[in-house]
Amino acid sequence: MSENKSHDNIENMMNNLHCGRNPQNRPPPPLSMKDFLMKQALGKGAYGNVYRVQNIRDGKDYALKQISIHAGQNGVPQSVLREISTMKQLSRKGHPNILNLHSVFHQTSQGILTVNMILERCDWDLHTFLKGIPSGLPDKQCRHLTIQIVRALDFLHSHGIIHRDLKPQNILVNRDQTVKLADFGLSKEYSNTTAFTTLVVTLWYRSPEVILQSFYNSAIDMWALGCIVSEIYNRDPLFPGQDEAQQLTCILRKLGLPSIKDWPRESVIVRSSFPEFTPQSLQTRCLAGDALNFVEQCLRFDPKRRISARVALTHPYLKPLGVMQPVNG
Ligand SMILES: Nc1ncnc2c1ncn2[C@@H]1O[C@H](COP(=O)(O)OP(=O)(O)OP(=O)(O)O)[C@@H](O)[C@H]1O
Ligand SMILES: [Mg+2]
Repeated sequence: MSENKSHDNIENMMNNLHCGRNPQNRPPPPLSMKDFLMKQALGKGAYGNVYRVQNIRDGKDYALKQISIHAGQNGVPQSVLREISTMKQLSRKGHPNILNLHSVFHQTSQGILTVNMILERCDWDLHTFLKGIPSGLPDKQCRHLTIQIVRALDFLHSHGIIHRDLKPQNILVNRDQTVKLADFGLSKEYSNTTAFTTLVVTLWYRSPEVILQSFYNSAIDMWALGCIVSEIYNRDPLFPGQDEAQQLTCILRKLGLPSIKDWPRESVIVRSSFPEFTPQSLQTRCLAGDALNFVEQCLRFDPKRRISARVALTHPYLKPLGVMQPVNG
């Protein structure tokens, strides 16, 4: 499939998509930037600038993700099309832990096509949230964050979607402690037998099978989850590699060199190029007990032996919690 589509195609696909239900059963008038008051910037990513906006029609706050595509780029990047179509699909089904896309519209000016995604607004991303708290989070709160991420992943995986870019910056958190999974720019539909070899997932959260360019499936999101849960407890990234080669060494130094049978057969790097690293315990002052066991099950080198989101929901670490108090900030 070609990596880009023409501006004309994308115009048909997304212009004034309304994902929410319309009570009168007739389409609301088209939205444009005139309907929004721009407030402060919320974040910046590889593709999009995200702003807090107020919709003049309903008076409510939203997040606006703006993606600008220059005429010279020869069409709309695949990641943008993917993000819109995945979010459209997910918003129709609706899940409490997946960011809702309210509408999409675009404008063209001086050869630049700007795609505007109107999203549910959240208070922080997990990276900013963790940086902003003075000391470690209580175990109950860590579990409450984790269970919501797992529910979102289970929902995605059961609909045949892999997120592929799970990282703290793409997990949004609200004051009432609800979690919303965001940024579906790299998400991809899959069938169990499909193999993808493109490089995906931000380096620190990238699974060994992706680094080794082997076949991969939804288990790559569970690897990223293991790294993230460890980071929630320790407030430091678990595998902070500087480049791809170092990333794998960083993983092997901590987890040890896996057995021959766990090393992917299709790997571009042979197992014998690494020394016999001895595994180190992942236990720390903050990460122990059920939480440690949970992280270990997410970080199994062989994706077939890694815990799935469905099974993770039954792990003792994620047994239901009582009512949570809102966080200050
Ligand atoms: N709905 C939202 N509410 C609050 N903040 C948000 C929202 N959406 C995004 N952000 C902030 O903006 C940042 C960038 O958003 P997003 O990840 O969607 O952009 P991106 O360009 O796809 O990023 P990436 O660099 O991961 O590809 C997020 O990390 C977060 O801090
Ligand atoms: Mg992002």
